[in-house]
Amino acid sequence: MAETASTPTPYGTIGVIGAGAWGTSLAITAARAGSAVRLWAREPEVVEAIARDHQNPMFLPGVPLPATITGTGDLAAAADAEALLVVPPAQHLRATLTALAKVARPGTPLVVCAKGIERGSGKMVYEVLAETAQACEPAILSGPSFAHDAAKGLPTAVTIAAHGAIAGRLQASLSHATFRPYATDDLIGVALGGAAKNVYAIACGIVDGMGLGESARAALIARSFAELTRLGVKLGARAETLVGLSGLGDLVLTATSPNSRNFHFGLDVGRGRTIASLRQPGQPLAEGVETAPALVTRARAENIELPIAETMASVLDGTLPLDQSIGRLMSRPLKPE
Ligand SMILES: NC(=O)C1=CN([C@@H]2O[C@H](COP(=O)(O)OP(=O)(O)OC[C@H]3O[C@@H](n4cnc5c(N)ncnc54)[C@H](O)[C@@H]3O)[C@@H](O)[C@H]2O)C=CC1
Ligand SMILES: O=C(CO)COP(=O)(O)O
Repeated sequence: MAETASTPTPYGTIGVIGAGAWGTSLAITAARAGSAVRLWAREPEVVEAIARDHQNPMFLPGVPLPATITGTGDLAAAADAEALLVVPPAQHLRATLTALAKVARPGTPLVVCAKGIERGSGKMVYEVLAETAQACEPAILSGPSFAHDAAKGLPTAVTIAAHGAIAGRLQASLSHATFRPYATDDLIGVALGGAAKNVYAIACGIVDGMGLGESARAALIARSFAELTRLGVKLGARAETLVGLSGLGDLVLTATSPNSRNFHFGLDVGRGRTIASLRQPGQPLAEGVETAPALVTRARAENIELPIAETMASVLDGTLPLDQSIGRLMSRPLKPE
């Protein structure tokens, strides 16, 4: 099919790197959109289950996988595709991209779908991409999207950030009747929104768990969005991205839903569970736990004050008792909105 301005050509084969809940759901999405999909899993039992039963019971139980998805444990085989969706936990992104860069063809779009900031360095996913995979094309997919919702075919909209014609081709490769990607070239805004909302979702879960009320939660969401916007503007994100799906949209979803693992983590903390018990191996992934200190590191480097994120980082590392955290936020000097 000839490519025109109105009908970008979809990528015919998509590799999905990481077969957790979101990687599997995105593989289903790409298959429904018409692509042949190679889904790479770290876990041999996941590769076996995909080959034997067309299922991923370990990470996305109860959802049949289309026959056009092939599971593989061979990274080079999965990377032999026209575009790659990269879906590890954010703290494993650098290692995953470093391995991928050795086997991906130069010029291949690498679409990071992880939501987080690198702990220690405070680097955002577009910076990790630039440092590890210079020969590939950077892209980011983010937005309000629970893996189970998209896999079940419930209406879902996300933002894809990429340069030039790539964003449109990725849109065409993933869109179908119930999955609607919007395009932008603002990688900074999309990366920041997806990462920061996890930190603020934990805070909102804590407020719910402590029984502080819906008014408090709404105030926290609004002030969290003010923080996200402050840092975003300093980093060079565009305002319309921050109020869009990958910013405000994902903040609203994640900071209000017990189906969010980050919100649920906060809910459990607010109800009195210890952070150590919630971080045992086998517990659900809550990206905001690692991203909270990383967000603070980055904001300090940019000379931006993020009181809610700083409070969360201190609660999560155990240096601020939970019962003092709300008082610390409420007793800050009064100031204009
Ligand atoms: N689950 C969801 O609804 C959504 C998740 N995301 C994001 O997608 C990313 C992946 O999350 P999920 O698929 O939910 O994860 P998951 O909790 O379902 O699965 C864990 C994933 O981590 C991988 N993993 C474990 N140890 C690893 C290591 N040492 N190196 C590399 N990978 C390792 C596993 O192979 C598996 O793919 C996260 O950044 C998350 O924020 C984004 C949107 C929706
Ligand atoms: O990113 C998500 C929804 O957009 C998933 O949120 P959790 O990781 O908190 O479950």
